[in-house]
Amino acid sequence: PPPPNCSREQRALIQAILKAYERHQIPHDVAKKLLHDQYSVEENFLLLTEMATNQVQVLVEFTKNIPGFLSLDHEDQIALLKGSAVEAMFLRSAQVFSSKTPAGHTEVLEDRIRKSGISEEFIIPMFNFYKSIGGLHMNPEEQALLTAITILTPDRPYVKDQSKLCTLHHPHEPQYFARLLGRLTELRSLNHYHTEIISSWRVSDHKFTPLLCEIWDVQ
Ligand SMILES: O=C(NC1CCCCC1)[C@H]([C@@H]1CCCCO1)n1c(-c2ccc(Cl)cc2)nc2cc(F)c(Cl)cc21
Repeated sequence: PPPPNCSREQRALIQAILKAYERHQIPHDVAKKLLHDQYSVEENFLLLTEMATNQVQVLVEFTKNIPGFLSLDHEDQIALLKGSAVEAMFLRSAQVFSSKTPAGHTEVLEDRIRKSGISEEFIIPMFNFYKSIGGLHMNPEEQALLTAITILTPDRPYVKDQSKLCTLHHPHEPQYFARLLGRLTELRSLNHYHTEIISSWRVSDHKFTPLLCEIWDVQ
């Protein structure tokens, strides 16, 4: 339930963003696949590019349902999506990683991802981020909100008002919303690594879908 001191339009905004987010969830099958089988680095790279391609399409649908987004200048809409797609992918990966899997599965998942072909130097910052996102124990509204903030410029006035939502779910932590936004700084650093992570993947041939070439600035 949205906090009492939320205005009617803020409540509607939270519900709209949550509904959009839940309608466009990526199925957790990537975690199941990874837990089920040990893949080669080639298969892992293919899995990543397939999942990332799917996620970009899902992200576009989610973004179109964020109230007000479609009334933005079209160039801006593209720029916002292009600028946030990599971060949204890492954020989604962090949320999948920290979603409740049976005990012990997280270790298996972490181990499989560590050996998936990613260069060693990127494993630490990536898992630091995954664990810091997990430590926030975000509920679906907060996950949807953080994804929407990642896509939209975070300093829009109405997004700040949404901090009331976090106050309700984390009453003992007045700084919770600031912590949430702090994760965006960590997310931007992963964005910086992304091109290197992809190009240094231990596969002989890095193949991408046309959509990823567009979004990831590769090939
Ligand atoms: O497919 C992945 N993520 C998708 C992307 C779209 C949204 C849903 C999640 C990747 C692949 C899976 C095969 C092995 C290598 O990691 N992945 C990454 C990751 C993402 C960016 C780069 Cl550049 C490297 C690795 N972190 C993950 C954490 C996880 F818990 C799980 Cl299940 C998968 C994760």
